[in-house]
Amino acid sequence: MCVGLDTDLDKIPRHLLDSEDPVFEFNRQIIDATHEYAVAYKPNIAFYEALGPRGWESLAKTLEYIPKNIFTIADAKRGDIGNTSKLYAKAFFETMDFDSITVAPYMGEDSVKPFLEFDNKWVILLAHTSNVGSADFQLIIDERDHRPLYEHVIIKSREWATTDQLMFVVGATRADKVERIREIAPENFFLVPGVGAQGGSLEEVSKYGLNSECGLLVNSSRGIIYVSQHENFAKEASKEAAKIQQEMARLLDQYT
Ligand SMILES: O=c1ccn([C@@H]2O[C@H](COP(=O)(O)O)[C@@H](O)[C@H]2O)c(=O)[nH]1
Repeated sequence: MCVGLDTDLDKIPRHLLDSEDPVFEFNRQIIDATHEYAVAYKPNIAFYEALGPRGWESLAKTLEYIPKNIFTIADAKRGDIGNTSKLYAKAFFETMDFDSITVAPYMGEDSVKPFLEFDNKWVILLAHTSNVGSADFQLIIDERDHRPLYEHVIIKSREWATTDQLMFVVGATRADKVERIREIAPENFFLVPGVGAQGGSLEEVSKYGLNSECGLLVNSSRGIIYVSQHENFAKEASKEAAKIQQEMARLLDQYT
């Protein structure tokens, strides 16, 4: 299970606003309360960069605070011409020491490859996303082979990377497509957002997304971190994280 740190000053409990760095204080308490259930944390970079230099500072402190054995994802959805991607990669893999970054594949090979040039770092490529608008481009069918665009993204990008440096984003709201996606990417992990607040089904994605080779990194952000607005918010978040983690353990037993 991955806990999404989409930390929004308008949504965190009011009493934290008195602290010196409310965003970090919120994250600190959430990490303390959930780390025993989490294999990954995913700060969504938008929530930090929107706050300017203070937000970047909160992000850096959060990254430093996450226990070193837990995988970190910069949900930044970057990707640009090669020399620019190279600097995005440097920003998230060197200046900040994230283990992975989400990347948008729209600009193709030279925009993705710079992220793959770092040892022991992962690219998590947007394949079939959880949002409604994903249908606008990702489902366009290529008349030559009748494949939707997102299948091309997966098939082509697998030629650029080994399976231990490439994951795909597959929304939990896309459960009907997971069986097919697993067929074309049998050895890649999937980052699965969209459970909880977006209504995706953990049971359905697990049925087809898990196999004996690899699995799913299921993310929940709002469903865990904003479960309570009270002083004991972290305890409530911990209970929610435990619930999801236990459900995942059950599904892992059932489907592998
Ligand atoms: O397809 C995608 C890709 C990324 N996301 C991000 O994941 C979290 C989901 O948050 P919830 O509160 O659990 O809905 C958020 O940071 C999104 O930007 C996604 O939802 N879908």
